[in-house]
Amino acid sequence: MREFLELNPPNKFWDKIKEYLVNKKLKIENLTLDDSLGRIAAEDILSPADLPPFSRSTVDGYAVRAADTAGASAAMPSFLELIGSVEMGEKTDLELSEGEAAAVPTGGMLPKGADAVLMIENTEKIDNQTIESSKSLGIGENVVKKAEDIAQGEILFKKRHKFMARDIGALAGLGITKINCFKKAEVAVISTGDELIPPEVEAKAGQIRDINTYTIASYLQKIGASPKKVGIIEDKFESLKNSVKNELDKDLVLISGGSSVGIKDMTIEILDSLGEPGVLLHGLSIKPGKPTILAIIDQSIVIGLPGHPGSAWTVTTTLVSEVVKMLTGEKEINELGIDDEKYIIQAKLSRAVVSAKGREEYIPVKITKDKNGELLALPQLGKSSLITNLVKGDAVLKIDSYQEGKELGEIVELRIIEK
Ligand SMILES: Nc1nc2c(c(=O)[nH]1)N[C@H]1C(S)=C(S)[C@@H](COP(=O)(O)OP(=O)(O)OC[C@H]3O[C@@H](n4cnc5c(N)ncnc54)[C@H](O)[C@@H]3O)O[C@H]1N2
Ligand code: MOO
Repeated sequence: MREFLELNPPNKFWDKIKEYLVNKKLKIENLTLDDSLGRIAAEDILSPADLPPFSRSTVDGYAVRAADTAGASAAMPSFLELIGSVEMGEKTDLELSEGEAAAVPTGGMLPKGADAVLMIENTEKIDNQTIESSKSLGIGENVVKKAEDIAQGEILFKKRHKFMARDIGALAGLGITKINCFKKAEVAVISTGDELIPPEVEAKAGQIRDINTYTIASYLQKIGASPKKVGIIEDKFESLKNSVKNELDKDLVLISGGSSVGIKDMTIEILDSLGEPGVLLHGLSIKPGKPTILAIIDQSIVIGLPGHPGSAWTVTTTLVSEVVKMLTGEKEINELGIDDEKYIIQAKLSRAVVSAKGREEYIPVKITKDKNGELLALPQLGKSSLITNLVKGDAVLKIDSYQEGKELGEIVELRIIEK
């Protein structure tokens, strides 16, 4: 009988995969604004212009020289001479001298000499040439200065930035309509197991519908990869071997199931038979996710995920996600395996949790509020074969391998399950 798998610390996984990823060249494509949401900048993006390109009013009112309103109040207003109006969307040639004002709409260009804008509510129009101000303004009040948003040549986005909805607006505002982004990583998802059937098929006794293809491919899509659902491959050496071989042109191949030590678990043999160096690691000290496999076949990465849906999910969201982020350009190689999660929630544990020392454990938790409005974390304890534990969870509690658990009422740090 083959020896039972080793429990390697996740660092070993990172050390092994980095050796290969160091030579990986990422492809770049030029995208339109409409296609850039969620994509990763392949270079620094500098502002091609000043934004705004001219100083503008942020209110409807009168452009003034702040000094001319000094000391003004409702009881002691200051008088200003109206010399004209600024038209929206047009250049103004007006120029203010001491004691002068010009009507300006919200967003209108400030005339030369003006350094503040009086809101219409703080003024009284005496006649067509005169207004009074009941407010004393500071320099810059109600004004957005030329280049205050961003100046020409300043870095707007750094290489590896992931474009959010607000970023697309910033690009549009600067007239940047084509962007060099990294190509999406192509990832093949293979499910193995003779018990598996596609979701649309009526299950006979002993059969189970394929969950992992769907959770994994959907998650990959969410984190910016381009997944290919290969489907269910029968537990036969040649079938599985051919399926993996067909996908070796992808950046990454994921195989769910067949990673443990059962009689049919021949994934290891298949991966070793496909090319060099073959399997680099089998077994990780994480829970769930123990029987994970890492293989490199010529230039391709293959990761074998444990079949239990909770286990496949945990390995996908903790390790595979990082590899995908590297292949999609979001992360640099030296950032792999380093915990840099920014969005951490703190909540009080609703019950004690016991964890085996020596294995890093990931537990889904539901987040609610207690009667005082404080966040409460309800661990969804149970077997990694249950998909609804994940469905009920909002976040994940990670228990480090040196810890034996967490106490009831302890304030714990949680990561959002899906962002
Ligand atoms: N003697 C031992 N048995 C097992 C061990 C062990 O250490 N010694 N480890 C257990 C752990 S932990 C895990 S995790 C599983 C991993 O097994 P495999 O990766 O070989 O996966 P399978 O045996 O193919 O499947 C396990 C389980 O998951 C179901 N499954 C598989 N694929 C899917 C899918 N796409 N959708 C839904 N469900 C799926 C499958 O029906 C099995 O029930 O091994 C333990 N055994
Ligand atoms: O490691 Mo298994 O992946 O505990 O369920």
